[in-house]
Amino acid sequence: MDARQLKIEAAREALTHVADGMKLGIGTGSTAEEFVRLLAVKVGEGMTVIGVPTSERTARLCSELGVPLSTLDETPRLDLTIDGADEIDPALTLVKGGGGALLREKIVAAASARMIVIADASKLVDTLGRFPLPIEVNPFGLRATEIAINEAAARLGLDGPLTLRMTNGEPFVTDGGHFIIDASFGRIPDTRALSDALHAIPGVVEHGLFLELADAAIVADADGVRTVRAAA
Ligand SMILES: O=C(CO)[C@H](O)[C@H](O)COP(=O)(O)O
Repeated sequence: MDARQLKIEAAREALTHVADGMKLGIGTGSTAEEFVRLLAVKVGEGMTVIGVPTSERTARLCSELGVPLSTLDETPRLDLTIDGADEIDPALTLVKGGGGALLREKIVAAASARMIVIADASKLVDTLGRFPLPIEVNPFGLRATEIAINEAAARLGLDGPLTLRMTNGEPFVTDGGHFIIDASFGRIPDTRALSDALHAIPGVVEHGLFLELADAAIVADADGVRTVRAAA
């Protein structure tokens, strides 16, 4: 099974958790897009759902495929969010933001009664940090914010290059008008401490550590699809 097929299988299993009438948060990225394609088929067959997209990119795909959309202002409480992830640890703490949508993804997940993550098994790790941690920052005072991030990380014994995410020779700009710094800290043993430290920096808008938001992860590999719940 190729990588795309694994994403489709995880998305197909996630669809079994979607009931008629649900208000759904809809994630961003290649795996979430497979979910949108399968959801659109169900909608075409008569399923009634309303989706709140986590990015302009997802909103465009939903619109093209006929998935009815709302905004979080119109629909502030959601039943379920389905989204991808860049890394998933045994506690279901996530690294997200590889697609640059982490702020809206976190707001939508926090507004949802449940969050299910869909991924291929390569996203499972024992300790987060192999994937650089995306940190969404205000463009104002970028250098000062970088220094503050380095200092906060050093206090936690973390070190590693910070890279401003670029696209076509320009800084990548998120849907919220912010920049992304990808922080290659390596292993992050204390995700709560890093989360708190980053939140204390004024120029940091949000970061890609998702703590206590995911209820389950649906993970696909060559042997099939399994549902992972947080280790006690
Ligand atoms: O966090 C995300 C976007 O901000 C994505 O969910 C994450 O990057 C996973 O993407 P993919 O399914 O393409 O591997």
